[in-house]
Amino acid sequence: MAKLTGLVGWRGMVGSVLIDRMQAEGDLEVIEPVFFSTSNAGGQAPAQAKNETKLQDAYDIEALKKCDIIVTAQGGDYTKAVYPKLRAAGWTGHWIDAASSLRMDKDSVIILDPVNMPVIKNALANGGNTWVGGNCTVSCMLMGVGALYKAGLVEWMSTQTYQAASGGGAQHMRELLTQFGSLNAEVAGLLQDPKSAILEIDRMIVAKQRALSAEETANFLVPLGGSLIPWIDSDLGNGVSREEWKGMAETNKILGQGEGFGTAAIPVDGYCVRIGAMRCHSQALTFKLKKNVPLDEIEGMIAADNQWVKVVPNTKEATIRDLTPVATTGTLTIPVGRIRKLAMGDDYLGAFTIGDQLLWGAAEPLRRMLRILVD
Ligand SMILES: NC(=O)C1=CN([C@@H]2O[C@H](COP(=O)(O)OP(=O)(O)OC[C@H]3O[C@@H](n4cnc5c(N)ncnc54)[C@H](OP(=O)(O)O)[C@@H]3O)[C@@H](O)[C@H]2O)C=CC1
Ligand SMILES: N[C@@H](CC(=O)OP(=O)(O)O)C(=O)O
Repeated sequence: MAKLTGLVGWRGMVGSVLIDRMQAEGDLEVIEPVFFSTSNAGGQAPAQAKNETKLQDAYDIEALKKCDIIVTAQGGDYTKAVYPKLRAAGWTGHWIDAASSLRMDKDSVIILDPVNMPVIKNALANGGNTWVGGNCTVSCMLMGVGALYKAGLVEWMSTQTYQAASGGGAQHMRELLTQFGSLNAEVAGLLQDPKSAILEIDRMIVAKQRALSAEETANFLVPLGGSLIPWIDSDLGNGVSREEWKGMAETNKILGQGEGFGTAAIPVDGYCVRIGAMRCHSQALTFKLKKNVPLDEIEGMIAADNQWVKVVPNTKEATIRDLTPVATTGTLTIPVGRIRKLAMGDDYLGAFTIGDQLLWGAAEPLRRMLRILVD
């Protein structure tokens, strides 16, 4: 019998991408979906609903308890409010979650099956039932260069990220575009005149950026259009942002190593930076390899790792065509390019990778975990 699967957060940005992917892959055909809402219980369920035509209350523990599986992209506050109550009420079903709140719990597994299927299978065999999608930057990075970790080649890795507005949520994307619009409007007349002075345009732009209203910077707190913000997520108080901390903590947990696994963690560190892209996170990676491996072997390993990774030749033409957020958005392709040995030595490797943070970074690992459970 098809598993009764509760869907929470399906109308949000991540949830909408998730439902689109589930439809595209026929996932809704192999489950019995029940749609929940935190704000509109009793309202009309979406067209994808089968037998249930009304939305269920996402805070109703009894209703949730009936589900074999719950998939949530509702957010961390919802998880914190509901998950403990549901488990305390004796529910032993499978909880699949996009939010970060449960990620580092000892009983949860960070799911990214093309990278860590053995970890998932091992947890399943041991009764695991809490499955959490990884941080978008970490998931996209491992989809691209997981091969190097699987081969045990990485001594350490440093990341410099270029993260899209969508990581903050839908309002952040709107705010970025509003800022771009305000900036363009400020100098539209001068832009139309090819003889206008660029330094005058530049002066007017920076004056406008500094004068953006509180409304126009309500989400990012400062201008992002035409600028960048080298801090993402909260301040851990030790000079590290929470987004940067996730890099090492989650990479190791996904791979089933480090704290909790009785093995040494691989050091991963760097800077996470918000830039004015829409929904693709990019990152420049520096690896210290454990040994000198020829570049063609490295490229071959990366290319062979999974069906979504695509090695982009390290030429200007291929890079500017295929290794950009614009080229990658809306696809499951994870381009990895700029692969080269660095000046520091033969065992220092550089690479640049990009991923759609709403697909591999959020929705896709969730629906794939659902299929692992129901197929
Ligand atoms: N954004 C991202 O990049 C990532 C987000 N995540 C996780 O996913 C969670 C959800 O993120 P995201 O999808 O961006 O959040 P959204 O704000 O888009 O959606 C969250 C919920 O808000 C409610 N909502 C209220 N007003 C609206 C509206 N106008 N349109 C749509 N939904 C509305 C919906 O709940 P209801 O239908 O019950 O009212 C919806 O499920 C995050 O909190 C995070 O934990 C994980 C990885 C990446
Ligand atoms: N923090 C990420 C998005 C996100 O939701 O991450 P996490 O799932 O780790 O909270 C970003 O802002 O780009």
